Amino acid sequence: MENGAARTAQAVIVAIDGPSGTGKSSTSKAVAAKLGLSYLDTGAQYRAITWWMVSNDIDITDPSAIAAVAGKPEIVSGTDPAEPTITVDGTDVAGPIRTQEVTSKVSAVSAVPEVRARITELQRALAASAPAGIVVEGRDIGTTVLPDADLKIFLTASPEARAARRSGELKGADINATREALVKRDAADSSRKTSPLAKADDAVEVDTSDLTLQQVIECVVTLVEEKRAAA
Ligand SMILES: Nc1ncnc2c1ncn2[C@@H]1O[C@H](COP(=O)(O)OP(=O)(O)O)[C@@H](O)[C@H]1O
Ligand SMILES: Nc1ccn([C@H]2C[C@H](O)[C@@H](COP(=O)(O)OP(=O)(O)O)O2)c(=O)n1
Repeated sequence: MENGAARTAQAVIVAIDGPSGTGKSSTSKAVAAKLGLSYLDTGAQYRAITWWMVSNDIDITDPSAIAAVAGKPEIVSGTDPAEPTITVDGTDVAGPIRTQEVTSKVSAVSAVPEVRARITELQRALAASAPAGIVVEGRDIGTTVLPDADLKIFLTASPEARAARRSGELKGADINATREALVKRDAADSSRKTSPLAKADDAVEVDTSDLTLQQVIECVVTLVEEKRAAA
């Protein structure tokens, strides 16, 4: 990968992929904060473009309608792990992108190749300009967005563990319904044609089902430090 002018010699690129509820966001944010790296939640970008499509009454069952307007919204991500931000055309959408409506529609919108091309370009630009390096989390970071990342992690966990974590966040949510929705979204994200959710051949797989968040963070920090020491 080409380093941007602002990069230091030790800039490190970490890709963290995996299905929903495996701990990508919590782990990535903590690892980035601990190591002084930038942080990018790529799921938030796909949620943001989905929010814009819904807000503008675009028919999300029609991929050509989505493709026709995919270049319109301006999506800006703030990459400080202590305070990640996301705006669409200058509006803070951190709250609205987490609604059930956006969650249920994001897989359809993010399967459209024109959407992926647009968002991938933003992701690569942010990674290239991060001064000390960046932790980027998503579904296709190690396989497609940053195939030359210094370290690739693929987080997994049982559907039961993931549903329990998610329904803990969504107060009062039924655990079986949460599990079903997760499994359905994973299937859609894994089976789409353009850069599906997948483990890169050279990614380190970490099953987080029986690990605490702290243990996962420590594991990833150690892997980054080992990479840096070997460089
Ligand atoms: N190893 C873990 N053990 C228990 N809870 C966890 C673990 N990792 C993450 N969590 C919790 O699970 C929820 C989902 O984690 P998150 O990082 O948002 O996952 P993802 O980004 O993969 O969807 C959060 O409430 C988080 O605190
Ligand atoms: N690199 C990425 C990241 C997310 N997506 C899509 C597919 C995911 O279901 C949605 C939402 O991702 P997000 O990471 O916010 O999902 P959860 O935190 O797991 O609920 O975005 C993607 O297609 N590619």
